[in-house]
Amino acid sequence: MPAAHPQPPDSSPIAFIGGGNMARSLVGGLVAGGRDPDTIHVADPVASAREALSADLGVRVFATAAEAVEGAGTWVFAVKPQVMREVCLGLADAARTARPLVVSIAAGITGAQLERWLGGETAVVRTMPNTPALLGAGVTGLHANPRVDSAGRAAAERLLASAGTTVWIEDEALMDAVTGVSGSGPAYVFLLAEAMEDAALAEGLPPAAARTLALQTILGAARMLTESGEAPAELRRRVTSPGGTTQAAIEVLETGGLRTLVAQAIRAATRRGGELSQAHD
Ligand SMILES: NC(=O)C1=CN([C@@H]2O[C@H](COP(=O)(O)OP(=O)(O)OC[C@H]3O[C@@H](n4cnc5c(N)ncnc54)[C@H](O)[C@@H]3O)[C@@H](O)[C@H]2O)C=CC1
Ligand SMILES: O=C(O)[C@@H]1CCC=N1
Repeated sequence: MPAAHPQPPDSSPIAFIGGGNMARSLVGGLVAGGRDPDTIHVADPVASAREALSADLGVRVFATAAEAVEGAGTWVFAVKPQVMREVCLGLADAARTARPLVVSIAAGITGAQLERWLGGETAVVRTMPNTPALLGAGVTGLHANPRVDSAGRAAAERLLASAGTTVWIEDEALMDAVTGVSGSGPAYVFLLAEAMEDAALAEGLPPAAARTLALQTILGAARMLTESGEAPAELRRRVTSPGGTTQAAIEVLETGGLRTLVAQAIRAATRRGGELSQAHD
């Protein structure tokens, strides 16, 4: 069993490597939660991204990752899987000296890959957040490698909790499935919204009404799912009067194979996670 590294105190700066969409959501959550923006460093090579982060959130921005990680005890890797290897290799010397807590949000990339690229013996928490993090309504799966001590797990959990709910996943092999369910999941709901709106238009509803009816239905149903304490199947049963309109619709969805299609979609996303890991090793 590898030795756990003592993890940095919470007051130590956090460095984000990559200042794109997801990093902005996480940084926004930290600042909204009261973290001093001066203790948040963000590296991004794109000047406009740096300017927006600095102007909107007041964090310290840097053109290079090497500058951003200086003095930071937690390094959050928020770049695309395609560039992760190169970015990590560039920070390996600094990582060997600083022994940071590494948090990754990249799809597919494994803890072992990150540890190897960063020079070995690295405490890594691999996570998978999702875009509702922007509203503090996200959900994140987290997996810690054995080098992460309890303080490191707590620090990673606090970091992601600012974006919403957190769920620890003990078997890293399941992190690609987390990606398939919740990482990519918001897009499935957005597609459902598009389809419902299109169908409403096809039935002759005016555009503004079609959008409001589709979107507020999804919002109301999501609130019932999360606030009622009832199982999804029970909530569905209560809408479905025998021989009524809902039954007619559900029969079409079931006969058309909606459940199989959703399972196949999540399987495809899960498989793609593994492919990303292999393609960018
Ligand atoms: N978009 C999503 O719904 C989710 C994305 N993710 C993961 O988050 C990661 C980032 O995704 P997004 O924020 O959507 O992408 P994005 O493209 O918005 O952000 C990536 C940022 O990294 C910057 N970057 C590129 N090379 C860099 C370097 N050498 N050093 C520092 N920064 C560099 C880019 O300029 C860009 O601003 C990906 O690995 C993705 O798998 C995870 C969960 C959900
Ligand atoms: O599509 C992707 O690869 C990323 C990871 C999860 C959501 N977006």
